[in-house]
Amino acid sequence: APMVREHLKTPNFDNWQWEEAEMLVLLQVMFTDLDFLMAFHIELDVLQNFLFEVYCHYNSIPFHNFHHCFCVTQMMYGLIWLTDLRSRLPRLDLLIMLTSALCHDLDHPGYNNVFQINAQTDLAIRYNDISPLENHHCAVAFGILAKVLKNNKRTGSSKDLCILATDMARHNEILNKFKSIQPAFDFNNKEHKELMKIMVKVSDISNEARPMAVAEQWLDCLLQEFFNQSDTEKLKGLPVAAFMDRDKVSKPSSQTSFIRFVLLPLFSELTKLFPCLEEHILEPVRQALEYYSTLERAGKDEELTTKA
Ligand SMILES: Nc1nc2c(ncn2[C@@H]2O[C@@H]3COP(=O)(O)O[C@H]3[C@H]2O)c(=O)[nH]1
Ligand SMILES: [Zn+2]
Repeated sequence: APMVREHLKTPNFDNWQWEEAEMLVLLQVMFTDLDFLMAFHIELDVLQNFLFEVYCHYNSIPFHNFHHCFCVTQMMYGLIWLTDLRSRLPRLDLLIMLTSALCHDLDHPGYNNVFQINAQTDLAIRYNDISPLENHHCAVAFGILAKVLKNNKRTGSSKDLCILATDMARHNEILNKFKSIQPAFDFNNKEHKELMKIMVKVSDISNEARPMAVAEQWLDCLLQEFFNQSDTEKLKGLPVAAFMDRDKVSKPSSQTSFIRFVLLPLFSELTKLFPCLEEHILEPVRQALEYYSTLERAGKDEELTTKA
């Protein structure tokens, strides 16, 4: 058990070895190890009710399910230890970051924002096409918090969860803002501190920083959800994004561009602030790029020989 506790603090943790009930216990360990119960006078059964409600509000879909919620929270937890955030930020900020990771995809339906908007779903209508999913995850999160905490606890500064920032449509906006302040980053500056939500974003897309076998299984889940969406779009006559189209993507092609254009720029920026992340998240992602580039080239060679 002490080994698991240490392992839980690193990106090497293998989520596929655990049952859902065990993951709930591990999440409880994360909240208690960071002293949140003591610091904020949270009763253990309140935490347990909260975690169970969160678990119940994730859907059984290929990717955006409770296992993804667990992984993102575990990566956020690992980053807190690796970067020694406890000595840099007040406890409340850490609580908000870990809770945001936990809640960031609540009740995800398995179809992305573009689908919501094009299909004019209830969510798109409710949120006027503005980050419909993230607004929904956030609303469900506050619903659960209100239910679990009843009236005996403040929910904190309520609109402060770092969930809206996980909409990838805002990726460049947030990365650029972080880039512009990163050289003079000051943990005591409120505006700078707010950009720490970038760590929730990093955790959200960090599968490729995990061991290859763990990450590859996640990619299968993601493509299954993508293909499911694009199949539905084809049936409904809606626009289909190339990166979701089973006739156009392969595992290598999907990962090489995602790693080059999304992961490396984001992870290297955060690594400038926390150099120790080089070995823990940047290097594994570089290796994954190498692996998938080799596969991609091999795939192309094969195409050429079969055409010849
Ligand atoms: N191609 C690719 N996309 C990913 C990977 N991990 C996360 N993403 C994308 O990043 C997005 C993050 O927000 P979403 O959860 O909406 O959907 C996710 C996927 O579209 C990955 O390993 N490969
Ligand atoms: Zn997510």
